[in-house]
Amino acid sequence: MITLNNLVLGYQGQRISRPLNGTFETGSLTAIIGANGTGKSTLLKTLAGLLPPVAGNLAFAAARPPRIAYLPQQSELDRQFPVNVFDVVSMGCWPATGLLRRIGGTDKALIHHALQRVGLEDMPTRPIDALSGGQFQRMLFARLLVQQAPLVLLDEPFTGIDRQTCDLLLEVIGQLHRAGQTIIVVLHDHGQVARHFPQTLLLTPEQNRWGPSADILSHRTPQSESCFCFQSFDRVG
Ligand SMILES: Nc1ncnc2c1ncn2[C@@H]1O[C@H](COP(=O)(O)OP(=O)(O)OP(=O)(O)O)[C@@H](O)[C@H]1O
Repeated sequence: MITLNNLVLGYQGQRISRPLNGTFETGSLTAIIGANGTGKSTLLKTLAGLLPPVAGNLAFAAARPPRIAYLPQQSELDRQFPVNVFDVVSMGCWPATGLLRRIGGTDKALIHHALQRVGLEDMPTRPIDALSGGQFQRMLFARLLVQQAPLVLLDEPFTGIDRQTCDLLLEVIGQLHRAGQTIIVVLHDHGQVARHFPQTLLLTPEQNRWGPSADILSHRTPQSESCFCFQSFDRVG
């Protein structure tokens, strides 16, 4: 789906990472882990096309970049916007319907099904500033279900979320994965990564490691670079 070619992350030309090389395969489910400040969110923003690379490039398997669903960290989302749950979830239809087109019956059924899937079927008209943190995140996941984007990027989606909601949203991620979507998630909980994410990319100031989660989490060296899409890196600068 996406290949990173000596991709260096940063802001205004200032590097914050070592060069990254490797491939997120189509249909893969990858966790990005690493200590605070190692560039996990910056990588996601770069993959989403919100930040240009400082050096190197991203190459997409298709001629054009795929439709992308990007969920930033909760703190970056504006909860004061005067819309309700249905409005937000229906935004997931925009790529298909266009911004100014009416939502049709099929779309309404899709939205209703997504709300049911995340347990919000009783509150489509609730204003978003009246949602708890967990309900807000469920709503955003309902929008992901409606959106059906081939590439899904989630930045710490479970921070501050209760266990029950977290388990439900992990199931939704599994559902998106089984539907063939490529999913990349920034996480801090290594137990969650081990249980639910087949692939892991670990960012550290010294080394980037990429491969099956069991190997990366146990600090074993991948035995074959080609099957893990992993390469070693030289220090920048
Ligand atoms: N807008 C910005 N301008 C300049 N530097 C930034 C900006 N945003 C982040 N940085 C810096 O880039 C580096 C990586 O930040 P990033 O948010 O990607 O880290 P992270 O791994 O996601 O951290 P955390 O786990 O704390 O969320 C940090 O040193 C940070 O201070």
